[in-house]
Amino acid sequence: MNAQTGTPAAPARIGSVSTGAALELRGVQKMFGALAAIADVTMTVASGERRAVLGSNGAGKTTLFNCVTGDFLPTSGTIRLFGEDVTTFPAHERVRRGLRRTYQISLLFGGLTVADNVYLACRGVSRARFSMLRPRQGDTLLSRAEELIEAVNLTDASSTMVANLSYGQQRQLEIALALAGAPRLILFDEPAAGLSPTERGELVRLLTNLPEHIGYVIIEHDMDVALRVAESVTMMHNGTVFKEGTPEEIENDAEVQELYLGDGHG
Ligand SMILES: Nc1ncnc2c1ncn2[C@@H]1O[C@H](COP(=O)(O)OP(=O)(O)OP(=O)(O)O)[C@@H](O)[C@H]1O
Repeated sequence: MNAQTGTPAAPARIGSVSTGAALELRGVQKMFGALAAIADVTMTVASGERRAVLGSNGAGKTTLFNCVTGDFLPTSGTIRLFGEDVTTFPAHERVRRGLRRTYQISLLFGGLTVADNVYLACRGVSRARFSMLRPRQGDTLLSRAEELIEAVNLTDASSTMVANLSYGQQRQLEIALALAGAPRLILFDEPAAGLSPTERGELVRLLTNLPEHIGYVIIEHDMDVALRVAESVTMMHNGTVFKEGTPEEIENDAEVQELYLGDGHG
C-alpha cells in the first residue's frame, strides 16, 4: 500500500484488476523519411496497469502515443488493444474500444463553460452524438457530466468559461474529458507540464484515485510525479525501449541515472 495515496502496491493492484493485456505493441516502428522515431518497440501494458513512459527529448514517446491512438500508422509492427489487432484502425474505432488521450497542448473549447465542455465530451462518445437536440432535464449525460466535474474537483467552477480557468484547472478539465464514456486505458501526455507544485500534488491525487479498472500510460518529464503515479516504468532512448521496471528499480538504476536523471533531462 502506498501510504501517501492509499493505493495498493503495484503488483497486488495490477493482479487484482487485470484480465489480460490492455495494450500490446510488437515490433512497432515508425519512420519519418530515414529517421526511425520508433524502432522495434515491444511492450505490454496489463488491464488496469499504470505505466510511465520516460525518456529525454526526441526519445520517441509522443510518436509512440500517436501510433497507439491511430494518429500515425506505424511503418511496421502490430498494436493490439484489449486483445484485438487495431494496427490499421482509425482513431475513433480505438476510442470506441475504451482508449482515451490527453494532449500536451490544450484542445478545450475556451468559449464554453466547464459544464458544457464535459457534457459535449460525454455526448461525443455516446449514441446521441449525432442528435441536434438540446439537453433536457433528466438527461443522464448531464448527471454523468456533473459526476466527472466533481471527480476532478471543478464543481465550484462548473459554470465558468474555460478561457477564465487557471492553467491548472484547464488540465483538470482535460482529465474529466478523458474520463467521458467508458475509458479503459488513458494516455496522458505530460499532464504536469506548467503546473505549480500545489497543482502537481492535486494531479497526483487525481490520477492515483481514478477507478481501479482504468489503466493509463503517462508521458511525464517531472520524475517526481511520474514515479508517484506509476506502477511500472518504460524508459525510452533513441526510439527503443531502454529499460523496464518498477519505479524503484528505474530510480535506482545506474545506467538510467547516467543516461537520463543525472544529465539535466527530465
Ligand atoms: N511528424 C514528424 N515528422 C518528422 N519527424 C518527426 C515527427 N514527429 C516526431 N519526429 C521526430 O521523431 C523523433 C521522436 O520525436 P517524439 O516527439 O516522438 O519524441 P518525444 O520523446 O515525445 O520528445 P519530447 O519529450 O520532446 O516530446 C524526434 O527526432 C522528432 O524530431
